[in-house]
Amino acid sequence: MDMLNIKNVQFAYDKSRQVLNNINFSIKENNVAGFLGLNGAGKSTLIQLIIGLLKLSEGTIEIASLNTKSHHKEIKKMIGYVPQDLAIIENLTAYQNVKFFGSIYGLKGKELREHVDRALEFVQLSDRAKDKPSKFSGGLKRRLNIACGIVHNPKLIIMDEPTVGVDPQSRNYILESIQELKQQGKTVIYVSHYMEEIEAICNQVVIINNGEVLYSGDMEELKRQNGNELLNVIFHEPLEDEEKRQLLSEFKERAIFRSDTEVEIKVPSETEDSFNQLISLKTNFNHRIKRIQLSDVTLESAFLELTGNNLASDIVQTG
Ligand SMILES: Nc1ncnc2c1ncn2[C@@H]1O[C@H](COP(=O)(O)OP(=O)(O)OP(=O)(O)O)[C@@H](O)[C@H]1O
Repeated sequence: MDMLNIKNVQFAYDKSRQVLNNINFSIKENNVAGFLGLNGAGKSTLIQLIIGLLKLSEGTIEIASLNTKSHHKEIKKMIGYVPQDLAIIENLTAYQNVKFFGSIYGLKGKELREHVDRALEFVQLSDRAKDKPSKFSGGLKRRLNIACGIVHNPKLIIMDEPTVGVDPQSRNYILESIQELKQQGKTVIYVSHYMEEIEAICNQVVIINNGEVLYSGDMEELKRQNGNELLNVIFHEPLEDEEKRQLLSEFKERAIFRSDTEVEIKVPSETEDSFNQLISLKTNFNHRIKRIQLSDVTLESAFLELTGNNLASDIVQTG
């Protein structure tokens, strides 16, 4: 069953500019789907339409086959949203924070207490239940934020950049908890700028660029269709200019010199054979080569190929 189904969605904040154009894709139940896109691509707008914070004017959004317009109340209980900006109240204890969010979803009495205990246990904060978040590190606050978002045991959980500014231990913990949510049968939408995180935990990817979906589907398929393998060639000594020219004329723009002694060569998957590239290099530069490494196709190279943009530089530019 599709947990999320989006058909012909268009959206504009004002008449001057369309922010989302004809969005169509679906996410199957019990998948972990990564949303990728540069700043301003339209990810947050799409998420706000899914969770009902923005009003949908054109197209349809269905959650577990229920239309978001006609089944607003049922759908609200099905979705857990973990926002990028922390949605916790500093002068309440961790327990009171999670309880507050549980009560918003209509939980009461014993059921509410059980849900709060379970959510705090899930993020491994049971022993800090009585502490106020003002005493917490950035990573612990993020974990509390997750407990608040999942306290009502939703089927679809949307997490917006949950690992920004957290220590490596909490980051690993958050990534592992997403795998655990999958094991519990949940569907997770994970928005992140960190490609390696998406690559590690997601099986589906949705790439949004300038308000359009460039790709939606299986991650491995995306890498097969658009990824590049990389040959990293390290030379004993710096190459002469003539040798560099020879390499560049052979591999054209697919060769990038990382230094005088190192060149990176893109080998498009499926279209060319990396083995032939190796033979050619060995023939022409054999005595000069110290080492050749072949790295796997990465999500990053597939994203770059598809969008022409590097997501890593997007993070640097925006701090
Ligand atoms: N409330 C708003 N009013 C008008 N325009 C907006 C509003 N919110 C976002 N936009 C514009 O809509 C476009 C999409 O923004 P959105 O925040 O959805 O992108 P994003 O992919 O989530 O980016 P980021 O990764 O920076 O969060 C941008 O051009 C942005 O300036």
